[in-house]
Amino acid sequence: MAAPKSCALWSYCGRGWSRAMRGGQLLGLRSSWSGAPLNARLLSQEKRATETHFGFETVPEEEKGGKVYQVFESVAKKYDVMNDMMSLGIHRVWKDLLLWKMRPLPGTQLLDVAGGTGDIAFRFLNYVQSHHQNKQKRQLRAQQNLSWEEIAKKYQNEEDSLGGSRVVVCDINKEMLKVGKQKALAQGYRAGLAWVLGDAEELPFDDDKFDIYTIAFGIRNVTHIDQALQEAHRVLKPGGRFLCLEFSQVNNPLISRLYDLYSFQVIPVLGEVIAGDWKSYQYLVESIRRFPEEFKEMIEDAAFTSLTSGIVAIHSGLNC
Ligand SMILES: COc1cc(O)cc(C/C=C(\C)CC/C=C(\C)CC/C=C(\C)CC/C=C(\C)CC/C=C(\C)CC/C=C(\C)CC/C=C(\C)CC/C=C(\C)CC/C=C(\C)CCC=C(C)C)c1O
Ligand SMILES: C[S@@+](CC[C@H](N)C(=O)[O-])C[C@H]1O[C@@H](n2cnc3c(N)ncnc32)[C@H](O)[C@@H]1O
Repeated sequence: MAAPKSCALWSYCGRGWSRAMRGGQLLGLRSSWSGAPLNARLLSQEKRATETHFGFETVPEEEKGGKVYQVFESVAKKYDVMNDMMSLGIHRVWKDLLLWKMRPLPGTQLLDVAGGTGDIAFRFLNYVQSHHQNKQKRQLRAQQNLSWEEIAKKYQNEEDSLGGSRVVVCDINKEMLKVGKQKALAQGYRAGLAWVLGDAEELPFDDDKFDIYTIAFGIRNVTHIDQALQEAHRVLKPGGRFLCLEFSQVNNPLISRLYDLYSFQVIPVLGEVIAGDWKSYQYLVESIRRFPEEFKEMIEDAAFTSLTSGIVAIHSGLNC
């Protein structure tokens, strides 16, 4: 894997780039924060350094990936219906907003990591197709002397209908990808779309391949977020963009109470009733609570846009 490229906007990875963050060295320095004897502090920190969280549970780092895999393997078939039920369709608006913020140009090569059942990819294809068609219509109006055959040919070429844009959906979970592919077939998405099984922490792509990297509601589930950010940086072309849609913190105390009530009292019940899976939906709400503070810190140098009263946020960065 290539060494991280240096860039001011990616400097938040100054801590993230360093694998030492998870090892003893850097934590050794941090041990000066507590009053315990140095050796004991180093030992307990070494131990903590190999542990992580899975929702509210503390688990060895090497176990988190497997547990996350089981969650999405279990919910895959009911994933889309659950999202509509739990959010009353609001997740669709959040995903549309990600596309608005992205505003892909003709020919954009998008990598959607943790892309699951394809919601971001399908929105991308709709967006580039409708923009390309509008452009073609304008061109056709300008070249009114084209024959009907020439006009029909322009509309028939499917690859061309995207203006050279392309999206790769990459996800670690076979079952999520399977549901995504079935949806793509049923909804008629074929051209400009590829499905790749892969880990955000070790992407199966060459350096400098993509114009845009997206990750929607995915980063929270990744064990080594710093490693995933490093990989995003590696596969993005210079000048490429990183966009992350994820749950955030709710600061308003009243909304926060309602939010907690809904999250902990309603979501797992919906999970049990609709998907027959209380635990996976308990993990969802717990992982939201465990996530935001750390991530905000990790991307403190990147641009930050908050949406919907802080329930979700779009984090963006530029690769240079
Ligand atoms: C296993 O892992 C996962 C599984 C998945 O299926 C999905 C994900 C990743 C997530 C997504 C792709 C996004 C879609 C999923 C969600 C939004 C679910 C997560 C839910 C929360 C974080 C809770 C808060 C959700 C929202 C604010 C979204 C909007 C939802 C509503 C407005 C529904 C409210 C429902 C009612 C008013 C009717 C029924 C409610 C009751 C009987 C309970 C009592 C009602 C309340 C306590 C009021 C609820 C108030 C709020 C939620 C606060 C709203 C405040 C504002 C909108 C400002 C994955 O990782
Ligand atoms: C909540 S879903 C989000 C799916 C989709 N992006 C959306 O917005 O609906 C989270 C996805 O992250 C995937 N995932 C979890 N860990 C991953 C990893 N290390 N690498 C790639 N994908 C991962 C899961 O398999 C799952 O499909």
